[in-house]
Amino acid sequence: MQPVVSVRGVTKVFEEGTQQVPVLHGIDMDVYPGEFVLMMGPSGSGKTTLLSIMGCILRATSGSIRIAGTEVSKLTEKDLPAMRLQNIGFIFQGFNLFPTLTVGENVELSLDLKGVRGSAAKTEAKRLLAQVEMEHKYDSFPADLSGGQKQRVAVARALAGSPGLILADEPTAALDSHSGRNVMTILSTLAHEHGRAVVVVTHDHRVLEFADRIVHMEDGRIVPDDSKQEKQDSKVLWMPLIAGPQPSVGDVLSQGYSL
Ligand SMILES: Nc1ncnc2c1ncn2[C@@H]1O[C@H](COP(=O)(O)OP(=O)(O)OP(=O)(O)O)[C@@H](O)[C@H]1O
Repeated sequence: MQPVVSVRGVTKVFEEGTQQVPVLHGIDMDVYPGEFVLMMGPSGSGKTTLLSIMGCILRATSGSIRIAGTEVSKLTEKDLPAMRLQNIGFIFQGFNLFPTLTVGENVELSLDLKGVRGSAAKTEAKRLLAQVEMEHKYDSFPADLSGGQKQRVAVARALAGSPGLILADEPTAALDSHSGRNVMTILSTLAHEHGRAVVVVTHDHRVLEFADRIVHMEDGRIVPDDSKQEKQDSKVLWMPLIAGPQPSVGDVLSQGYSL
């Protein structure tokens, strides 16, 4: 199977006046259709920079990025917006909805950018909003929605045009625990039931369980992932709290728990 996004030897150096600031040091990463990947790591480790490069918002200094088989580094500036529109949906921490447009119009605007207009756009916007259980808010304005509802609209908008790659930067940071889980459930469904490749940058340890894979970054490099162990450890920690007879070691291992 071909990855939706394939990153090889990617570096990024920012220029700050006469200073050169190296931020990414040779990143290799593939994300496949149907995969839900969390990108974690300390502040300043380069997560947003890498996400922006995968999303064709920023150019890498060197290395290769292929999206749906096309080498992005060889595209001209003029070709990048079309690459983004056809292949990538973005979700941001601050929702980025237009406050003067209704929920329906926010989604229709994204569809318009992808060439879907008029009654077809209205029908499709309703379908996308139904996917996140927000069709009943079609005529509402963003100011009348809760944070979780706004983020669900942002997810619907990111789905306009059926992009194969969904990128989200801290999508649960502004949400309470319940709304955050709701949004993560929607994003994991998009990966697991609709075959999208979903990459989420997060500091939110409440959402670890949703990940198929955790990419851990430190100082501009991908480092071995000990969060998987963290996930396993959290299962072991709550196991003795389960009422009833204790399971055998075989039962425990067959359920994927570590000892
Ligand atoms: N445009 C820029 N010019 C110069 N340096 C930058 C620029 N953008 C980011 N950086 C630097 O690159 C490093 C990585 O930033 P980045 O935002 O990718 O990290 P992050 O892991 O996403 O952090 P956080 O979790 O705080 O969002 C930081 O040291 C940041 O200051």
